Amino acid sequence: MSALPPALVAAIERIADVDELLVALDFDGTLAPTVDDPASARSHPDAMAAILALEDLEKTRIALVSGRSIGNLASVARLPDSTILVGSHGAEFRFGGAVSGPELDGDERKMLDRLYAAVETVAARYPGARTERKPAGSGLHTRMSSPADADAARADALAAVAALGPSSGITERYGKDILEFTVREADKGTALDVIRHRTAASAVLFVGDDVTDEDGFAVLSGHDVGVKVGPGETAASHRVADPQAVAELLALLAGLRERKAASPR
Ligand SMILES: O=P(O)(O)OC[C@H]1O[C@H](O[C@H]2O[C@H](CO)[C@@H](O)[C@H](O)[C@H]2O)[C@H](O)[C@@H](O)[C@@H]1O
Repeated sequence: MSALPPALVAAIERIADVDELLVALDFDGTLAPTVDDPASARSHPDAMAAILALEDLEKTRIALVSGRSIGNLASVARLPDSTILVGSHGAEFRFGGAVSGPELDGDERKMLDRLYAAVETVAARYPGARTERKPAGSGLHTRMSSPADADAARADALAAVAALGPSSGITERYGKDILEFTVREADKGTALDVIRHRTAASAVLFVGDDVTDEDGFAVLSGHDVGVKVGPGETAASHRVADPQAVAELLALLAGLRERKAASPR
């Protein structure tokens, strides 16, 4: 029996029938179960199989929309060049294998170097804290820190970044056990608009688990379907429990879309 809510199954049946479909998926916590080491995250095998089946279909495009850099995302997601990748929350894109963004100017590059140094200096002070360099920013991971150390590391990092000056242009965003800083602001909502336009999608299915995915849910409308993974407030119309349920949802969609391709009206 399906673990998917009946209203979601009905929404998937409807969206499977649109002409040009864009399936936009967050990676960590959505396709890939959360793990302590970001480099070892992998898509649920059933989700991977469904994505590859969808990739084979005409009028169906798959996009991963992630906070990871494109290079990092490509190495963990291991999908074909035909898969659209959005990295750094929308500061980078990969279409047809060609990567664009973030194309920083000289001042931004200098500030990025200062940002890397500031966040890495802070991380070195706290057990379990680690950093992730991105093309336009730096992430402070605290999953492996005690709650007290995580709180202190975040406060310390916010102060260190504030000390880079009010005109640094740096903004921050929170995710699951990560505080990120960037010299080039981007968000998944703007990114979804870009790929919707680029693929001439009739409708978008967007699935995500984190607060950063709410920007994506906020731009959905019309025949689009938004699915939140796990607990927490959301603007999405549907919810599933975990990446296992996401895999089931994608398998359902792939089967319906294959049937539509085999017997077009
Ligand atoms: O937008 P996403 O694809 O969900 O990326 C968000 C962040 O994901 C990664 O960190 C998160 O997942 C790790 C692996 O499960 C976990 O260890 C970490 O605690 C999470 O924050 C990635 O490393 C970040 O760069 C992304 O921004």
